[in-house]
Amino acid sequence: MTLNDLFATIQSRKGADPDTSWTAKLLAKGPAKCAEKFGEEAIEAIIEAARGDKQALTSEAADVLYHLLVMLAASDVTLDEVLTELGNRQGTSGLAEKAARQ
Ligand SMILES: N=c1c2ncn([C@@H]3O[C@H](COP(=O)(O)OP(=O)(O)OP(=O)(O)O)[C@@H](O)[C@H]3O)c2ncn1[C@@H]1O[C@H](COP(=O)(O)O)[C@@H](O)[C@H]1O
Repeated sequence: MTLNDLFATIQSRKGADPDTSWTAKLLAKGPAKCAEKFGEEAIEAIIEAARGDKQALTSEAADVLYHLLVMLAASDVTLDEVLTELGNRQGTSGLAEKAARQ
């Protein structure tokens, strides 16, 4: 399973029957609800990281990635666009980027 495969599945759930798909149900609630859900999952991952529970963090991280992709799909941003943005930063030190923004 790649993130691209998962994103394609999520995109395919747009407009699908909310009674048969959790993703379709979430997408039907709109971008703000998807963002809220992503935030909840991120906080759960933060808690597990802080507790040092690797197994729980692994599970929560999977939830975070899934809900990030749902939030992107709900907001009409593609995974490719995010990967392109990351690619543009390749070879650039985070410190240099921070200095350029100041
Ligand atoms: N990776 C996931 C995935 N991760 C988490 N979830 C769902 O996200 C939900 C979030 O968990 P919560 O405990 O917060 O859910 P909840 O408490 O019931 O929800 P709320 O009452 O808080 O709104 C759960 O119901 C999980 O089943 C996922 N649902 C789907 N996928 C992937 O998406 C694909 C398509 O799924 P469907 O659209 O459901 O067919 C699946 O094959 C999977 O690959």
